[in-house]
Amino acid sequence: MSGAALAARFLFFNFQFLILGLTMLTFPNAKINLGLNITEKRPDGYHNLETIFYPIPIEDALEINPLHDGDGKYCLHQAGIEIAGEAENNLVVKAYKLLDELFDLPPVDIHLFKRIPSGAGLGGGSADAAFMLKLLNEKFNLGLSLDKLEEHAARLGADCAFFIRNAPTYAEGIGNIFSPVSLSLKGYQLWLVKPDIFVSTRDAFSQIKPRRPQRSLKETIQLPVKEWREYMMNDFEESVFPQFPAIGEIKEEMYRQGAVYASMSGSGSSVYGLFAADAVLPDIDFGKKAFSYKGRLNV
Ligand SMILES: C[C@](O)(CO)[C@H](O)COP(=O)(O)OP(=O)(O)OC[C@H]1O[C@@H](n2ccc(N)nc2=O)[C@H](O)[C@@H]1O
Ligand SMILES: Nc1ncnc2c1ncn2[C@@H]1O[C@H](COP(=O)(O)OP(=O)(O)OP(=O)(O)O)[C@@H](O)[C@H]1O
Repeated sequence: MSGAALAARFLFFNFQFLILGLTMLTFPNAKINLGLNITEKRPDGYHNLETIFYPIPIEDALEINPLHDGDGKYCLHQAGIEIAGEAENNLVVKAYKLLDELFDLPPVDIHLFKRIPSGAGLGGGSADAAFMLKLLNEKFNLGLSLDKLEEHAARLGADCAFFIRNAPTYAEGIGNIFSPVSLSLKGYQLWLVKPDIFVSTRDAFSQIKPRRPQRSLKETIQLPVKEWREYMMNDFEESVFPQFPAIGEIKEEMYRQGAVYASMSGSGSSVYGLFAADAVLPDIDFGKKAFSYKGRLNV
């Protein structure tokens, strides 16, 4: 069965339950990084950075139902893109366990349909974890505030807390200290390509020589989008592109096709281009196993 057909069946199944009020369904979305400056290495081995997280409409689907069979506390069913590893290492399960320790939650049956590619710099796992926290908070009336949810999310991954509010955000620290940014790219077309290359975030950080940019990203982001190309960098590109030239070539292709701005997202391997609302985006083959998305930004 094709991915689209599977997704349709999955969603139809859930829609029936949604109407009956028996289930809760949510759509964790990915993010891109607009600019990414790695500013210093910390004594704990992590890096301080500054970036702007921007939500994009590439989505997983995540639902929870009451679990009646067996005596476990959770059961995870997965469909769509495969994720390596055991269920207990899945971030949605980690999110459930985190709140279960605090609230002794009822057992849940979890369905996760993955569309967001992993190892892409799109924060797909972090999004699932954050949306799971929000879903459990709502379904079981836990009364957690957004600040508290962010605090819990930060324990699950560096950029997980962003997905609680899920709005354009300037992030500093290890990617966990937030301030809102006044920025809307609504109407721009987004073309995102993730080649069949897995970049380890840990390895990517280990190859970086941290430095402070001449001007803060907070200022750069206020420039017109067509000027970003000259002033806004993703520091990971300098080490990732020489190691994986195919990733850098995708960025060049985006500019050849008329992107107003193009960049790698996070530590890669996905690359996105922002295009004018009326631009015509061609079909380009980036390899059989490449993931490609074309759509419009809606925030
Ligand atoms: C690069 C970004 O995608 C930018 O959005 C994120 O900062 C990465 O966030 P993430 O994938 O959630 O990262 P984590 O899973 O928490 O960390 C993976 C590894 O990256 C390194 N790491 C991560 C974040 C950070 N600020 N400094 C680091 O040095 C650490 O070695 C860590 O063990
Ligand atoms: N629900 C989940 N979805 C995706 N990956 C998960 C999930 N739970 C655990 N993982 C693990 O997390 C790893 C990172 O996945 P993720 O989708 O967050 O990609 P990423 O591109 O590294 O994101 P980031 O932007 O945070 O760097 C995967 O290799 C996978 O083993």
